[in-house]
Amino acid sequence: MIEVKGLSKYYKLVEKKPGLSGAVQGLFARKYSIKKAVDDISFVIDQGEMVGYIGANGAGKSTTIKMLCGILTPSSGEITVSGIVPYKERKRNASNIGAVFGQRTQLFWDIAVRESYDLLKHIYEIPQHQYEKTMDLFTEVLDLGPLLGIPVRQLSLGQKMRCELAAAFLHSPSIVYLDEPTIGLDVAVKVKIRQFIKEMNRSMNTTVILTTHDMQDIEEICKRIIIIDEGKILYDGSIQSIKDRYGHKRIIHFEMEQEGEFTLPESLLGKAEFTAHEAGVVSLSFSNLIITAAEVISEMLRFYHIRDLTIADSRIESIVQDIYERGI
Ligand SMILES: Nc1ncnc2c1ncn2[C@@H]1O[C@H](COP(=O)(O)OP(=O)(O)OP(=O)(O)O)[C@@H](O)[C@H]1O
Repeated sequence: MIEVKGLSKYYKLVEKKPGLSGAVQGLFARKYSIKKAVDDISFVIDQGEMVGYIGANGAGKSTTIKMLCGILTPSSGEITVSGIVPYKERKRNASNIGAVFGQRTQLFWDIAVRESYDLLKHIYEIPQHQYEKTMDLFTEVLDLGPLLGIPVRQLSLGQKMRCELAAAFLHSPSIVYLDEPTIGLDVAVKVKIRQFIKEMNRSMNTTVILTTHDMQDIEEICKRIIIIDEGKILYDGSIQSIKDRYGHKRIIHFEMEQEGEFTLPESLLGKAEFTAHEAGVVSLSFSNLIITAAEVISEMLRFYHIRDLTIADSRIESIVQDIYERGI
């Protein structure tokens, strides 16, 4: 179980003035500003839950995960992971957790994958019979057989990520942190990786915390999401209830024949909202409980020349995008 209470992490930043005189001045009178990367957050995650921890770039996701792993010490607040305070007992915490951090590798670059796993077996003191059983399972589910004799540096991105995942789960940790585990991968590998994560959760009751910008990963793996924005929690609850709450929202992107200033047709005032205007594309959002997509389109066609349009549906992707942009 993970318990986080009133957790904050502030970074102290040195303010640099431009130019040489600014640099010299900075040597004598340093000015600091405080960045609240994580700002008073609280949540509890039970054993076996699979939670999507999501937010726009710079929202504070990695900072939270680093505190959960014990890499960073909080500025204030409390964390316990399986009863351990991570930053106080980093080593004991590490034996309980597994992690995949995007592009970074925990495998040894120049030696064959199998040998990396052997080393991890010794580091985590995994009993031989358990190691063999786990390796058999992983080799089958992640199709690792052809990769085991190859050094990591010779693997493609998708092959490397499959090997990384196996390494993260190898010592049967009770919690696994996954940061962008499917970034840049083709659909077939993504499917394999999602299946593997679900299988590990089902068979070992592993808690999974997933940070990703890929909403399909979230939809397929997690039942619960925590949305963080500027260090604060915007939403913590089930994906289904956020869909029920916001599922009636629609966004239509209109590609305008002519670029230029846009004013919302009077007939749409109070029914649709003008949310974005970029490079000749106007985006309107509305609730289909108030007005239908057909009515919005026909009103727009009365006043503007439209070249093309796309309707974003109410999948979690567009709901979350809307929440990132406009809050909850
Ligand atoms: N070591 C650091 N020193 C100063 N500021 C930092 C440091 N690490 C992160 N920050 C700042 O803290 C904020 C949160 O960063 P964090 O890396 O946690 O965001 P994130 O949600 O993981 O973003 P992304 O999706 O881009 O990975 C950002 O504004 C970032 O610039």
